[in-house]
Amino acid sequence: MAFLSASTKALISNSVLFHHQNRSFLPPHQKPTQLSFSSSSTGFGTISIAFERKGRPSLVGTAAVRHLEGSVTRTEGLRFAVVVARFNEIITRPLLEGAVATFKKYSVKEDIDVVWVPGSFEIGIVAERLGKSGKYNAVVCIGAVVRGDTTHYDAVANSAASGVLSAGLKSGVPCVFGVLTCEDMEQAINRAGGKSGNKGAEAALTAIEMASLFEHHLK
Ligand SMILES: Nc1c(NC[C@H](O)[C@H](O)[C@H](O)CO)[nH]c(=O)[nH]c1=O
Ligand SMILES: CC(=O)[C@@H](O)COP(=O)(O)O
Repeated sequence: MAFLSASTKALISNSVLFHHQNRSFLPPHQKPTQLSFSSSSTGFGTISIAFERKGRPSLVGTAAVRHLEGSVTRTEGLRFAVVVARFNEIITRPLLEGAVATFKKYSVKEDIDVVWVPGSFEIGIVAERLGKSGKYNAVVCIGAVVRGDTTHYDAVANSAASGVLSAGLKSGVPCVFGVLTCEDMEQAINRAGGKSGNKGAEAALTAIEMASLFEHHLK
């Protein structure tokens, strides 16, 4: 089906030229030089108006918009690693279990490598090494930083976050931040399978989506 009839196209062309001559909706310094009409099999289409701007032709019109996003249902062949801190293992182990359960729930078939480090401060450098290995589509980083009596909490929490961010940027592989930073142990317990969910499971789902986005759309 034709997007527009010949008479309608003529009407639009005359209208655009009329408005330009009367300085209405077209800026004075832009002279429309060409109208083009395109249509798709579904009957939709676009009207594009080419302007002459200071002697340089420019095409202004309706541009298509393409949305890209990863899919959590396209996990075939995707490979994941998990870096987990041993510090506060009473929290990090259920976080890890939540992540692994999520990978299985979403049909990740490839073996998952779990790398243990002493504390959250050590996560970043290991995540970067795993990312640069070329073996994984995404790396999940799991830790639990719980405030104590000193300002050490701030140093560890900030270092963990910047370390994971840096690992992703330097390796080009998505490194997902699954490190709890909590004021007290109750907050941590609630986020490791308690009433606030399991942040390890959430991190794994983020890793699946990011791995799919990179693998299926950004190569
Ligand atoms: N207090 C916590 C730590 N501290 C240890 C550091 O992460 C690091 O291992 C040490 O400073 C040696 O470099 N780690 C956590 O993961 N959580 C904490 O609450
Ligand atoms: C996050 C920490 O490093 C913290 O658990 C250490 O406790 P403290 O500040 O009492 O030494």
